[in-house]
Amino acid sequence: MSNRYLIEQILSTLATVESDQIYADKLIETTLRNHPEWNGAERGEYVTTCYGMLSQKRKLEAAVGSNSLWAMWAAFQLLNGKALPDYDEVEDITVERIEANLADASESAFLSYPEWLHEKAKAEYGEKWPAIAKAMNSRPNTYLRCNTLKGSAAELQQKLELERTQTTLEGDDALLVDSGANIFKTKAFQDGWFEMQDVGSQRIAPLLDVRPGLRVVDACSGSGGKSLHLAALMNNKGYVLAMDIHEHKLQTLKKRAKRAGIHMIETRVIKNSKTVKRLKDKFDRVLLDVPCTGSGVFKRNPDAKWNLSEQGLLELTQLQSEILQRYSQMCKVGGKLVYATCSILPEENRAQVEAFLANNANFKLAEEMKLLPGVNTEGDGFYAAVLERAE
Ligand SMILES: C[S@@+](CC[C@H](N)C(=O)[O-])C[C@H]1O[C@@H](n2cnc3c(N)ncnc32)[C@H](O)[C@@H]1O
Repeated sequence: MSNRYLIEQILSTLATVESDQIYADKLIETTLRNHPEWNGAERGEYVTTCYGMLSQKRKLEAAVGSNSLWAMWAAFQLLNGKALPDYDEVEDITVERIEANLADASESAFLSYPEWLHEKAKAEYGEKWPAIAKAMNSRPNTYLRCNTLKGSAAELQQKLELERTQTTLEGDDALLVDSGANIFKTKAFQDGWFEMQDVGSQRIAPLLDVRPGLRVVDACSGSGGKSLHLAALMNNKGYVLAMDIHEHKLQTLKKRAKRAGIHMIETRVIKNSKTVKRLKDKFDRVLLDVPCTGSGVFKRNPDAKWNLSEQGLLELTQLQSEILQRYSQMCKVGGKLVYATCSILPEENRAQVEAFLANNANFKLAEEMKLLPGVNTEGDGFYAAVLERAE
């Protein structure tokens, strides 16, 4: 296969993501599946260049002064210290030209974020913002969460090593994948020993301070990343109700729970406001892992930062405050509620919690966790607030 064909596939993927508003990760996955003949290096180059160019889109446009994908690809190569092939499409792209253009670029273009998002984040994080912005433009690590119902992270590490997957222990239950083939094809995965989960995401469930026997609701459970973790922390004893508005996500959750050997999670689709109202005062712990902009996980979904708008942010914050107000009713007196997002924007985090506390004197803020890429985590950005319900 010629190198030119690989480049054309990269550019075609980027053009389709832009024109058809398709999620990049899905299209990248499909393209890889359609090219089983690509070797490891080719697959790596395809994935790294697609994600890298998506993430650096605004910077690359500034570097070449246009949105020509060939020119942007050439700039991406040069900025990464690679030589350009002798193709007509890239003949006028030089390091000197790129450097001159970037010297005149605005800070938001240089960091490669939409202007409004850059201004918002800069106002919140000041001098720390460039480090956060750069960290969120890098490729994410792969982390696993050991299913402690099966055994310890050290045991899992040994099992994976036998399957030629090298990992590093990161805290109690997390493993960083250093190298190896497709982890989902390992026997350890099929036997339910782990789930793929960012190291920051793994810090949310422990904030609920659960123990065996409690009644817990994960009210925006999606396909259950955190429900499964809660069940493991409860040693599979007690009750976890996983709810979402999307049935297909709950179906995936059921399959994951089965693989993990978990039998205390019940799933329930939220059909209307009554589904939640009926559960008033019923739970010792409530997790609200609300829908959000995903501004903490741009490493994984770099296309999301270009699709996000101020209007979209406003709509999400309205939904978040409604969920927090209505779903908090499920928390018993003396119980705990965790409000969490994978966002770094204060409107979705601290501001939501402050507004809620101002209207709900029976809840108190017990703890806050803020994970900022490039500042205090190698993983994604997360926010969580632990609220306690008093009389
Ligand atoms: C951040 S995701 C949850 C991720 C999940 N907790 C995990 O760890 O894998 C937010 C979820 O909220 C769901 N959602 C959106 N609107 C909702 C609503 N009004 N009530 C409950 N869930 C909702 C979405 O379908 C999505 O699965």
